[in-house]
Amino acid sequence: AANGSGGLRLNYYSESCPRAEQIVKEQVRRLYEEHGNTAVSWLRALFHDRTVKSCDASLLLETDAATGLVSEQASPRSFGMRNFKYVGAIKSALERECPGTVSCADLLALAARDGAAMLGGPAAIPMRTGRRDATESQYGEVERYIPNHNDTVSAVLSRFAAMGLDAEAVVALLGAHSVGRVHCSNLVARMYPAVDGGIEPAYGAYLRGRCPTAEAREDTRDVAYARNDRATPMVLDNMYHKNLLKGRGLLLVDQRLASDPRTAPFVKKMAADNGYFRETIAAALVRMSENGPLTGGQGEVRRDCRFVNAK
Ligand code: HEM
Ligand SMILES: [Ca+2]
Ligand SMILES: [Ca+2]
Repeated sequence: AANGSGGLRLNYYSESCPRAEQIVKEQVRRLYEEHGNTAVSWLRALFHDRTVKSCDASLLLETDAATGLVSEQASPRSFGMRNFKYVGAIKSALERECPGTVSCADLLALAARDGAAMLGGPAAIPMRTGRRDATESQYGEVERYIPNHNDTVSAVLSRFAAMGLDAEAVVALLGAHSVGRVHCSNLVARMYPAVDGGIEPAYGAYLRGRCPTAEAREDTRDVAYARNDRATPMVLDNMYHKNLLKGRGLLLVDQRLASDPRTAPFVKKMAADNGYFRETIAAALVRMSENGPLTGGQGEVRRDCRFVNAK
């Protein structure tokens, strides 16, 4: 594989922690029942961790004045990310069963898999495990790795190509925008002074209702946001692709997928066939989740996903 997933395998913990995958699933389900959007967060967190250099849980490290580490969560690209505080609940359950055994990087892969299933997306995605955790943050590199919401399709495709993901996979993965929300600060440029001509007029009116002023603070305490998908906001389905065909793409990058000749055929095909969308996103999530893993003696298994282990 272009992204060298050597060292990962199915059920890596079958002997060292046989209940590991079951424990993650139980916790993801429990959290989903308490706060449905935790499942949404695991999907976005998977993207933001895996894309930034390696599938190594670098994203989960918190800023630490003692070591000078600055968290990737502090990057402008992480704007709007939420529910990190619940990672600890999953990790604690794993630590109680098998201390120091299951990496935070695998926790995130499994949580995203189970989150997708909770949201009615593909079920039982075969996630390989055996990743190790980073001991460094890539804070300074996040903007180089994660595309911006108004990037060109070319820029986006080349970012994903670096992980071995082609145009078809990208159109499937952005289908994750079939759940969750976008804050007005990422939208107002498409609505003011005039609504972008690519937006369906009725949808433009809805968006202006959600974001009534041209000014939107880049602050998540700013409660103004729009749902990615008004029809099935908590279901990971092909409504995203159907919406794109109707001019209801939320981010500029979303809408561009529907008109670029490299991506448009896949948008149409996924809009018409939810089964095809599910198969394609399942395979793409596996591939994305295996980007440049640390294995064997590399990195460590963090005991607390927020901090590098004490020496
Ligand atoms: C070109 C690539 C991408 C860009 C530019 C992008 C950008 C964004 C932006 C700007 C937001 C809204 C943040 C906010 O205002 O709160 C968002 C939300 C989200 N993104 Fe992406 N994204 C991309 C790809 C992906 C991928 C590959 C996934 C997962 C497979 C993903 C999953 C999500 C999810 C689930 C949300 C909703 C989060 C929530 O409601 O808490 N995105 N994305
Ligand atoms: Ca990473
Ligand atoms: Ca949906």
